[in-house]
Amino acid sequence: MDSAREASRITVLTGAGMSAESGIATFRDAQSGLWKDFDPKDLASPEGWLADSDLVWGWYRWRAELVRRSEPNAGHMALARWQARAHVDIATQNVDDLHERAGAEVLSHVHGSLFEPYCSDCGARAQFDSAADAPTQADQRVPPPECPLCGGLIRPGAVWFGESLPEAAWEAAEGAVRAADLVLVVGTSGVVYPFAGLPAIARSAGATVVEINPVETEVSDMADHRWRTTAAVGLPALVA
Ligand SMILES: CC(C)NC(=O)[C@H](Cc1c[nH]c2ccccc12)NC(=O)[C@H](CCCC/N=C(/NCCC(=O)O)S[C@H]1O[C@H](COP(=O)(O)OP(=O)(O)OC[C@H]2O[C@@H](n3cnc4c(N)ncnc43)[C@H](O)[C@@H]2O)[C@@H](O)[C@H]1O)NC(=O)OCc1ccccc1
Ligand SMILES: [Zn+2]
Repeated sequence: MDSAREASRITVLTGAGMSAESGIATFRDAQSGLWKDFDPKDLASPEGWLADSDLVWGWYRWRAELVRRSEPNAGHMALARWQARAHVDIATQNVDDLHERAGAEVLSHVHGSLFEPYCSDCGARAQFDSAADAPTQADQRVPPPECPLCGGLIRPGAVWFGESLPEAAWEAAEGAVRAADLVLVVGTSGVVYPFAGLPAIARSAGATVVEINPVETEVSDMADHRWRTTAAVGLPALVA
C-alpha cells in the first residue's frame, strides 16, 4: 500500500471489470457477460459488419445507451482524484466514457470508443447522435446512418477483432507502461492481445505490477501483488 502511495509515475490499465460496478456487463463473466448471448466474431468483427451491419449498428447503439444511463463508480472517481495530485496515466480497453465522466483524463482508448463513429468508406469522423432513438434490445437491428460526405455507411468507433489498434493509442499505452514505476492492472481477464501483453512489458521495464481483480487471470503471474477485490472497493482504499 505505502509503495503504491510513494510511486511517482503510475500507469493504470483497465478492462471491463472497471465498469462492472456501474452496471455495464463484462465480456466473459459467465452469467452476465456480453459474450454469453453473442459470439464476438459476429458483432465485433469486420466479417460481422459485412454480414449484417444493421445488427452490428443496433448492438453498438444499445451498448452506448446502456453506458449513457450508467454512472461512474467509486473506482473511476478514485482514479480521477489520484490523477489530480499525482502523475497517473490511464490506458483502457473499455469503449465506454466512464473514466472521463468521473473527471479523469484517459491517455489511450486502445480499442476505440462507443461515441466516436466514423465512415467505413472515407474514414470521416461522424457525429454521435444521442437523440436518435436507441434500441431497447441488444439484438434489435438498426440501419447505420449514411456518411454526408461520401454516402458510405457510418460504423461504430470500436476496434474489431482482426483489426489493428490505432497506432497512436497503442504507442501511448506502451510508452506509459515503460515509463511507470507502478502499473495497476484493473478488471481485465488478460485474454485479448496486444493489450494483454502490457503487464509483461511493465514487469520487464522494472515497474511494480499490482493486479486488482476478484479472481485469478491470465496476467496474474505478471503481478507482484494481487488484490482479490473489486475496482470500486480496491481503488478508493488505495487512493484515500
Ligand atoms: C480473443 C483473443 C485470443 N483474440 C485476440 O487477442 C485478437 C487476435 C490476436 C492478436 N494477437 C494475438 C496473440 C495471441 C492470440 C490472439 C491474438 N486480437 C485482435 O484481433 C486485436 C484487436 C482486439 C480488439 C478487439 N476489440 C475489443 N473491444 C472493442 C470492441 C467492443 O468492445 O465491442 S476487445 C474487448 O474484449 C476484451 C474483454 O476483455 P476484458 O476487458 O478483460 O473483459 P473480460 O470480460 O474478459 O474480463 C473482465 C475481468 O474483470 C474482472 N471483474 C469483474 N468484475 C469486477 C470488478 N467489479 N472489479 C474488478 N474486476 C472485475 C473479471 O474477474 C474478469 O477478469 C477487451 O479488450 C474489450 O475491449 N487486433 C490485432 O491484434 O490486430 C493485428 C492482428 C490482427 C489479426 C491477427 C494478428 C494480429
Ligand atoms: Zn464517408
